[in-house]
Amino acid sequence: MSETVIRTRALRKDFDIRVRAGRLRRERRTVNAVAGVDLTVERGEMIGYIGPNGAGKSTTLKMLTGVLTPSSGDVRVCGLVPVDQRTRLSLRIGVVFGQRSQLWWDLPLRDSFDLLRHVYRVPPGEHAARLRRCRDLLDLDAFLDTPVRQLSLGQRMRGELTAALLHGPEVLFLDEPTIGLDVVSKQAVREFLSELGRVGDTTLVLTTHDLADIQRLCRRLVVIDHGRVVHDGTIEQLHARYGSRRTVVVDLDEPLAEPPEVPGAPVLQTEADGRRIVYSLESATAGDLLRRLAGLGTLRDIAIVEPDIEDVVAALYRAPDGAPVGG
Ligand SMILES: Nc1ncnc2c1ncn2[C@@H]1O[C@H](COP(=O)(O)OP(=O)(O)OP(=O)(O)O)[C@@H](O)[C@H]1O
Repeated sequence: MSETVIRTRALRKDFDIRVRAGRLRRERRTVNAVAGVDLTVERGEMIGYIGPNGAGKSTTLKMLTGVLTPSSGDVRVCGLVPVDQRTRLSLRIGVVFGQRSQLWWDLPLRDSFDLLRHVYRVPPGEHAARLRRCRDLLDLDAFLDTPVRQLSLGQRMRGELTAALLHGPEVLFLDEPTIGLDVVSKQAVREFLSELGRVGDTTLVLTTHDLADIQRLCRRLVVIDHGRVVHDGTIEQLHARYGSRRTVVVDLDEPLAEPPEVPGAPVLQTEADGRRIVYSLESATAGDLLRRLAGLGTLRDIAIVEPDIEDVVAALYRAPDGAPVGG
């Protein structure tokens, strides 16, 4: 049976700021950073929370974790009101915010983990088992005895993830966990999180600008723009909603006078001096296209290309508030 672990209703955060209005004058202005977000997340879900710069992602996460008080609306995480019950909540959630560290800068990583065991009062057996798992999956052993300030960004991030998980949180909030990481660390972090997803008892809220993270890890994608949710559903639903099409790239040995017409699959472009034709699969299937092209003596190769999530999301960010884009 599903169980709701995060629930927000009409959640808002407004910031009053002062902006220059002329050489000496300053004006007060209100920024609606989060402008009425309704979000329900069930236990074990892994959601990607994405949006362009300044969309309100970090502000939402800060309200969910009790760092910021909402201007209005309701928020509950694990049944608790984050700001009012922040200490109790901290035992049940794990947080990795790129800019902020929970490790002790001058201590070896191993000592930070040990201190966290005391902070969270984790029984030694449980702590050891979780640490063992993180050491194996995140390859920590080579730098466990290195002071945190000497770690590379990728090593530190693997340490931060471990630190966030040692008390066995029910919900993990990750703000840009792979930003700036080298390929190996990025892969280690993604594999680790996807393993966490397979086990299925940790709920994950992930904000990132790297859509490959989302594609690897999250079935559900919540897109926020100007403080409002503009999409909440699977990646496939996003493609369907915005009319993303698969394309078929056809390579020929010799160019044809005219690209063959295929009903339901318009030609998007021809390339390589007419030796490559790119079709868009609208109402036609890949099978229809193959049958139509099979008799061509000059056919060399065919590749089906899935729609690119980057393209849809870029179009979504460019669209005026919540307006449909494309197809
Ligand atoms: N403490 C603050 N005081 C005033 N304005 C703020 C404050 N924090 C955030 N904002 C504003 O609120 C809006 C949302 O910011 P937020 O950091 O939540 O966006 P974001 O989606 O996390 O962006 P990014 O992808 O750049 O991290 C922005 O316009 C930002 O300038």
